Amino acid sequence: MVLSDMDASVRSWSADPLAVEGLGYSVGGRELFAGLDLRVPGGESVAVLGPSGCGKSTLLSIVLGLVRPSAGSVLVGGTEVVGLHGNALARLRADRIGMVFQFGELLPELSPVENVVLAGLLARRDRSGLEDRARDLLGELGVPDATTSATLSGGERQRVAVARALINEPGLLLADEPTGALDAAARDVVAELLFALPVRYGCGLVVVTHDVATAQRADRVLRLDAGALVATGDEASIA
Ligand SMILES: Nc1ncnc2c1ncn2[C@@H]1O[C@H](COP(=O)(O)OP(=O)(O)OP(=O)(O)O)[C@@H](O)[C@H]1O
Repeated sequence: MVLSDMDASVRSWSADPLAVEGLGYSVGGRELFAGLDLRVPGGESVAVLGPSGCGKSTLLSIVLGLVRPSAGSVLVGGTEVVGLHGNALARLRADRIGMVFQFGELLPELSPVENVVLAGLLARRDRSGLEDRARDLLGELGVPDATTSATLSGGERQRVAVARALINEPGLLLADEPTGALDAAARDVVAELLFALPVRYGCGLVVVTHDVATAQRADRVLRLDAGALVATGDEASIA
């Protein structure tokens, strides 16, 4: 390896999972983001709170490269997402970002293992060892073996969704209302597991949610307010 290549690989390895700077975006004549900044180092979790319609999901869509902002920069693991298209964008998403949605969004006719393996295959991971890795992850996350995913409880489905998000060893995990469809007991189990991931796997985690109890498990709780993210210090101010 020549020295310049080595420098580049060290730089890319050491970059933060997420660095958003000066984000601007308006939709339907409404300014959702006005100079929004967000930096998430590896091993750290951030919760983004805010009322319905304030732009939480849109923020994640911009990080995923699905929505293009009018201003600002979005670096995922040191790579600029804004302006990335086609295969390059798909590859960055598959390799570096894991996503957990509100309802798990599994293919119900597939088993938990198959759902997780599929995410690895779509990212063109080496097939050998993929199934073992999926089984290991599901075991670590406490998901029971099942022939299809349709028989799993809501909490179990979300744990499969977490395993699927982790199979490609992403630097950045994004979760959109991951506990929104769960009852209180399942919510606590999933939230505890989710917020333990940055320490366990060294990734950065961004969770957007309405739920203050879930948000409070994060290392940092931010509120989306007037187009920017502001720190929320204590329980009284975020309730
Ligand atoms: N493609 C679009 N066209 C028009 N308006 C849009 C579009 N996408 C989002 N919006 C609007 O942008 C605003 C932010 O939506 P977003 O889904 O990001 O909010 P949210 O904070 O995630 O809300 P919730 O908590 O209810 O999911 C909403 O007012 C929504 O109607």
